[in-house]
Amino acid sequence: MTSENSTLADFGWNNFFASQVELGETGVPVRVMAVHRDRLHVAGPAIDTLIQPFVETPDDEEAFATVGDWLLLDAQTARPRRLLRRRSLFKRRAAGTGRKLQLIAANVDTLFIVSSCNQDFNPARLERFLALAKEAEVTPVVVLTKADMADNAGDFVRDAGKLLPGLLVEAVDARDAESVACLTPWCARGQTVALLGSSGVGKSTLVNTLTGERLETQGIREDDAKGRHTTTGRALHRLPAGGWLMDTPGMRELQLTDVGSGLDEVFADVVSLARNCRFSDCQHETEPGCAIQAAIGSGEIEAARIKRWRKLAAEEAFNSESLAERHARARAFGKMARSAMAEKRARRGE
Ligand SMILES: Nc1nc2c(ncn2[C@@H]2O[C@H](COP(=O)(O)OP(=O)(O)OP(=O)(O)O)[C@@H](O)[C@H]2O)c(=O)[nH]1
Ligand SMILES: [Zn+2]
Repeated sequence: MTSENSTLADFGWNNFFASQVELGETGVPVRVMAVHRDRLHVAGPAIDTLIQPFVETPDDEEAFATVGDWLLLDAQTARPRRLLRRRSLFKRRAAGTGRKLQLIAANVDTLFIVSSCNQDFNPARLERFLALAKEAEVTPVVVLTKADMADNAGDFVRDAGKLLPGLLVEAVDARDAESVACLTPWCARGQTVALLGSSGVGKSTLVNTLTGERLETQGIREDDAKGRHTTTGRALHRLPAGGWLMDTPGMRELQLTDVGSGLDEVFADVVSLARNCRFSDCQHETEPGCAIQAAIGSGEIEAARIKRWRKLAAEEAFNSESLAERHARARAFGKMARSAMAEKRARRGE
């Protein structure tokens, strides 16, 4: 989109970014539309081009420009000068691979967490996605599809709403533009949205209805180092309501890793209860003075919610552990098992 009439605000620019530009600082703000292997696709009101990748400080894993980022370009050379501070960031560490950080998407405003008004609806899964949104500092909105096929869509909306105080929930028929119109406030001018949800819930259907087109056809061609052509799509898609839809493979594959503080936010009620347990290492099972067991007993909190919290917290701890840490733990376990075997043999007089 390089129409002369577009403004920075059309690309998502606002006071948060404007306030980072020093008085008298020259530089052309551009937004990163896509990251290719050795090029960044950037765009702004009067520019739409490929530039060299940008790294501010190579040893800072978060200093690489990613999709959605704002860069200031040198007006003469069009080289990136500075990466502006992000409003939100989705990132992940590929589990067990030396903990290398991958930046997935920056400056997303709203995350549509998609589930359906049917057996796909699963509080534990929604809580997992909510933790991801909180960790990235993005506002979550739960979108429940297939409302047209359920006669109790209201029950699903109510149950989803209970997962987090103030959580916004919308039930839609993802195929119907009129029904999906309730999502327009988050798709308006300057807004950037992303979608997450399990397979078959209607993400593609929703994307097609929101954009009014089929996205697969928007690929662009890029020369790679060997002179061959690879087809790579842009990750930010313009929405008719004026906003942007962030659609990258990385976004679609996001898993629960490094969301420790996000989980604490989603389960703030549980975390604050646990502070009142008598023992700081309370496992909330049979210990005396366990505030969580007391709250379950008094009906203040659902036992099922505690069960989901423990499971997610354990999973997060496992996923966030590096390969080296995992090996160290396995070695320690092996050592313990071997010495136990040796002891056993000694007792038997072998
Ligand atoms: N009746 C009805 N059908 C829907 C709705 N949303 C999606 N569907 C149908 O559900 C099926 C799956 O939808 P998709 O959009 O492919 O789901 P997805 O989440 O993109 O799935 P993956 O590509 O596997 O991640 C399709 O046949 C859709 O037409 C809805 O709100 N109402
Ligand atoms: Zn306890």
